[in-house]
Amino acid sequence: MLRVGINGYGTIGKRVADAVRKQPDMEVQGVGKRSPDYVAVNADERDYAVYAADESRADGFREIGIDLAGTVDDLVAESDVIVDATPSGVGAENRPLYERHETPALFQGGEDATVAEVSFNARANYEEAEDADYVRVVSCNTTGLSRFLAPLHENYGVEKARVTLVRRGGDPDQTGRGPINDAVPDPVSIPSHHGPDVQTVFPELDIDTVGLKVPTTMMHVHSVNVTLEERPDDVEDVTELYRNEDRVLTIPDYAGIDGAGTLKDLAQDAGRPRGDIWENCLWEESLTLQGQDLYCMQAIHQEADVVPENVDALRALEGELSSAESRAITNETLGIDLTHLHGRTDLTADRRTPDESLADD
Ligand SMILES: NC(=O)C1=CN([C@@H]2O[C@H](COP(=O)(O)OP(=O)(O)OC[C@H]3O[C@@H](n4cnc5c(N)ncnc54)[C@H](O)[C@@H]3O)[C@@H](O)[C@H]2O)C=CC1
Ligand SMILES: O=C(OP(=O)(O)O)[C@H](O)COP(=O)(O)O
Repeated sequence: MLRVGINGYGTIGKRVADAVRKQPDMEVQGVGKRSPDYVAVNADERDYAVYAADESRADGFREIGIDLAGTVDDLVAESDVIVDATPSGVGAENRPLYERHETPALFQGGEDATVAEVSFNARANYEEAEDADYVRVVSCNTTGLSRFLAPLHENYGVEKARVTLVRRGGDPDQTGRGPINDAVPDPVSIPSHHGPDVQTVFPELDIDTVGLKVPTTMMHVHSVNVTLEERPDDVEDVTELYRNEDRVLTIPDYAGIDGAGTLKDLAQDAGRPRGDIWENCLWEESLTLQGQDLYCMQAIHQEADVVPENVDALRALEGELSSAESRAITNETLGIDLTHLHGRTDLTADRRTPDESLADD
């Protein structure tokens, strides 16, 4: 059993802890927590061993009845590998601690790429992490773009990708973030950091990205335009390509899923923990071919999509299973399978024009 320590038990860390706990080949050694707050109580209630960020904070945990397992220093010493899910920039500060204990570590996408030897996406470059000690799981948007671009790149070649990212203002627990009544260029500079970040996974890929922030906490939405090197025969071929991707939920036209709200409702109805959507959500109706150009829209649940990627990155570091093997285990244990949406209809019927349907009747 791989003993996994999770340092930083916030939006990403708590989800990664729950996902690791579901794996047959891993266990959670414990979670590193800085503040003795409701999230710490939640970790304790879930029977995770809690380690305080440092000794000076220990009394605060004891005062709320949390029997600490030690400090983060102890957690790093007692774990085979650390998932660092601390806020952006703190991971880089923590790296010397992991090095001191010779404990390999995963970092998150808020860190600069230089924090690790490899920037990781399970679908695109799993094998590159096999000889690494330090791996960065790329950010939610970069994960979503990597999953989207990998099959296109392999099947048709990507001449140029252009993406507008409509970014959620903050996560649901980030009460102080906005905007609350605005649409804000974010970042103001063009290209946004996402394009260069995608290139840490696909070094040769030509991609430009721009971002703006809007008042929602639910999901990011990408408006994508890709100029392909080779034109697909039909847009149906592209739709089929994505229907066969394990972490892309293609949304059939009949389903009435018209935005992030209905996607969240779908996830909650499916009994997903915290209403999490681990897949890219790609609207089939938006897939459009014009000459060599493919257009589409996809939604990315920022709190969730990197979670299975962290699990796979842990296995990639171990170097014992292939990407396909690891993803299959992760998908099954987490329940990444909303394909029932497609079992309900003749998929080809979806895309017929009303005239064609009438002719059949
Ligand atoms: N929230 C999101 O939408 C996504 C975040 N990420 C990345 O994941 C990383 C973590 O982000 P979140 O989970 O959103 O942050 P968060 O703020 O929700 O959680 C961070 C946790 O680390 C703890 N912490 C703060 N300082 C610490 C320190 N010095 N030592 C140990 N723990 C400390 C905080 O108390 C909190 O529990 C960042 O790199 C972020 O860019 C990646 C994908 C999506
Ligand atoms: O990884 C994320 O976004 P990103 O892909 O835009 O960097 C997360 O949604 C965190 O975004 P934030 O930096 O606005 O908190």
